[in-house]
Amino acid sequence: MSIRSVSPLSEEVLESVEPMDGSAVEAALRQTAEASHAWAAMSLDERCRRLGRLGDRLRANRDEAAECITREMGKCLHEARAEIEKCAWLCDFYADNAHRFLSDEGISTEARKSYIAYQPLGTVLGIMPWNFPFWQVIRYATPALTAGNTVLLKHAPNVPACARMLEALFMEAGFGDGVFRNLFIETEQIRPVIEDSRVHAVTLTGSEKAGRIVAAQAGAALKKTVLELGGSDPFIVLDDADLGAAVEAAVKARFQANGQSCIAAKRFILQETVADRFLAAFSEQVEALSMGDPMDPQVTLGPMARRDLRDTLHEQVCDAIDKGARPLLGCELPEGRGWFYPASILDGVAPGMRVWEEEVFGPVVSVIRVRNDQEALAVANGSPYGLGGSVWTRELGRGEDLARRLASGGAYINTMTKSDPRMPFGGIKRSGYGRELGAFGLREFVNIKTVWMA
Ligand SMILES: O=CCCC(=O)O
Repeated sequence: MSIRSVSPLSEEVLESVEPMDGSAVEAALRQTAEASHAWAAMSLDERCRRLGRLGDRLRANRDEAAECITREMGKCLHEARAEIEKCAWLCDFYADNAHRFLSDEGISTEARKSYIAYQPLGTVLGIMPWNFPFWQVIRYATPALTAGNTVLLKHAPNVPACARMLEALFMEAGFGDGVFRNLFIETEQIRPVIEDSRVHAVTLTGSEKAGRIVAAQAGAALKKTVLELGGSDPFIVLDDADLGAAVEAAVKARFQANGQSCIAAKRFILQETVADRFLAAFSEQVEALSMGDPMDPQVTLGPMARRDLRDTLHEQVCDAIDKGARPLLGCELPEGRGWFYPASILDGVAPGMRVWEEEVFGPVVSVIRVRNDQEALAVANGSPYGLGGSVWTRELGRGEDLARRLASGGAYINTMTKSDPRMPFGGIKRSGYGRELGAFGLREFVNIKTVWMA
């Protein structure tokens, strides 16, 4: 039984779900395919109205949804509430702007009439992770649905209650049977779904390993994919940075979702002339984080989502210390119940250490000291990942120059890396390809059709 939610706090099984058998999967595929005709034929106005209603339903159910998130994956309740509010914002954004992004676009040619039409592909399968169990789903599903596709969701096995609640909210908002449909299936059941002719495209947010497998399977079936994978985002602090602002953002950028975000700041690249001052102020704030029950409003660091993830994190930390990194804070496995890992800082991180080469998915900061901008850029771009990155400096031209040269899908100056419904989101290199959010996200799963009238 691999579809199981286990409390990261108590380590008790919250729920086990029997995976769907072949005939249940077939019924879901059939229902989604049947629903796609009426859904695609519905006017965009009507689809947008339902999207607006989904935003309202999310707001009305914010606290219940947030508790569901916190219970299943352990992020602090106030962060889970913010996640739901951001989902509602995304619904509003597409409800208000989809017309602009999906209207026919006239192109001037020698034709009597020539234009681009954006039409749905059919059904989009989403394979989604547990770290933002509502946001990641809303982020792929709402643009796909707004464009007239139907959607299947294979959610992470540790968040089944979140998956069920999402499906219920879509139904309440009027999306209708089969328009948004959960598939409670195990990993080995995904391939035939990808290959099924009633599935037209696949989007995955998850690990690099999962991305490679899904991309290969979808590629063999000639299906389009969007992949949003891991990251090892740099957080570059230059010698003229506003250290107060940088420190405050750094704490949130590394420790939100208990350090389990693809766009968390993972490598702190500090210009050596300010490194000690930054670290003194930063360590003080990191030490003040309060670890405990994520439902408790006073708590700012909850447990990690799974034991195996905590084990991997600690192995990465031990490897770094063995190879010469200096533990400034934390770095020790706590005893007792719950998959807690203390807020940790490793100074002197260097090539050859796992924390340098790999994604570090938990509350651990890697510090790398550099002499100048050039060196900062070389270290930042030395990663196999390329999701986001931020640069801190009072000289905006200097910051923008560095930001533009970051090998990443997003670059932020004097603010942390964050996703925003209005701006495209995605990565390059081993962080994946394709974009979510904004106009680009809405047009990922459409047939960009040329219409030419001679
Ligand atoms: O884990 C990925 C990033 C989630 C977000 O969009 O903030």
